[in-house]
Amino acid sequence: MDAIVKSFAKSVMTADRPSQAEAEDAVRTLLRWIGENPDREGLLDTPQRVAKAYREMFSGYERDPADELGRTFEEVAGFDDMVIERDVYFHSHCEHHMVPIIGKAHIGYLPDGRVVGLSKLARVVDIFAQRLQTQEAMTAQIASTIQDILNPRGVAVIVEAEHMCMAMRGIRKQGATTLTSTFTGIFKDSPDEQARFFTLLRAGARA
Ligand SMILES: Nc1nc2c(ncn2[C@@H]2O[C@H](COP(=O)(O)OP(=O)(O)OP(=O)(O)O)[C@@H](O)[C@H]2O)c(=O)[nH]1
Ligand SMILES: [Zn+2]
Repeated sequence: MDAIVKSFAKSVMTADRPSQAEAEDAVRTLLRWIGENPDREGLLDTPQRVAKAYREMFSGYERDPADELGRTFEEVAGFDDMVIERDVYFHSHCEHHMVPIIGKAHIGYLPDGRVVGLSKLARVVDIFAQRLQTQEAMTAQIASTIQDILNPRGVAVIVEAEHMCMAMRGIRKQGATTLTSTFTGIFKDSPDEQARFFTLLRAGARA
């Protein structure tokens, strides 16, 4: 595993991580700051719920994507062609505003002697999605993790997402989607393989 992947691995939960009580206090502060009364009945349990929701939505910091790709299978029945996992839906949060990014990833790889359980590719997407992200970084992290851990002949990742920070606030453009792509190995070097990836993606596309 090279340095770039190590830096994406399980992030360090240091001893100075705030306690849940401190996190709940911070939520109370935000409630007061937006003009709410955190002591009114409907909001009494909200700080605790928000802390719990954050723990779940940002659980990607506590998980190492390398663990998910550790278990591989020898090629099945001589299959060594392209594998594509399409429409892997995810929810993430942008690192600029901490509001949702909603989208889907398409992942392709060309095995080199080993294949990975299909669910593991989706797990890698989720681990990175459950951190604060930019779409570009997330796309690159998914591709380089699969490339470095599984060591296939190449990886292709396309991410298509809507950023709520562009829809709910600011420029307020509903429905604008952002597309990002990254290619490694043979997908980067061979326009034919890259084209075949796009053709297969389209061929399987649902109406
Ligand atoms: N490149 C990139 N930009 C993003 C992503 N998510 C959000 N942004 C953008 O990050 C930028 C932050 O710009 P700033 O000017 O610092 O913040 P802001 O005043 O809130 O910007 P506005 O959204 O334009 O109101 C905005 O243009 C967002 O659209 C992402 O995944 N990738
Ligand atoms: Zn944003």
